Amino acid sequence: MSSSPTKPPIPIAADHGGLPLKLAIKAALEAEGHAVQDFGTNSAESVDYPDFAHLVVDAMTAGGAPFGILVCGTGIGMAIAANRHPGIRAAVLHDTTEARLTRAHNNANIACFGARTIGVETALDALRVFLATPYEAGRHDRRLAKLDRGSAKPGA
Ligand SMILES: O=C(CO)[C@H](O)[C@H](O)[C@H](O)COP(=O)(O)O
Repeated sequence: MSSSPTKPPIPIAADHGGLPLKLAIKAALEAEGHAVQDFGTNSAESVDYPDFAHLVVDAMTAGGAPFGILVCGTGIGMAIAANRHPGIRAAVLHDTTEARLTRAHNNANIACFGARTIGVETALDALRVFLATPYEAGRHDRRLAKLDRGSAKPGA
């Protein structure tokens, strides 16, 4: 993994449940040449994951970072919160296959991890694939265009 110094830093955040994995991810990314912008939390004190999901989305919007990273106990709460924002496609990753397919097919732009559900090495492998895999476009464009039609029902 390497990135140009001109690229915007990758915003990352966690709640208290995700803190250990967030610190491991941040250290690995920096060691591999990425700039990382850490939006907390940085203590074991209990906090609320939506606050941190919104910080990362806001940083992506303001700073133009194409990707963000969120970590909580399961990754699920972070993904739910981030996906409330238009244009955000946050995916909980458990392995490299999910990482590759959610980039290629969903053009996912936030990788979410559960510190209580995945090991550090597995998370890092998935993250490397996530950051390196391009979106395939083509037929997937049509499907992504339908994501924000909140009132549409399948078959309607
Ligand atoms: O958002 C979550 C669930 O989808 C995360 O797992 C949180 O980290 C978790 O809910 C925090 O739980 P805690 O008992 O307050 O530590």
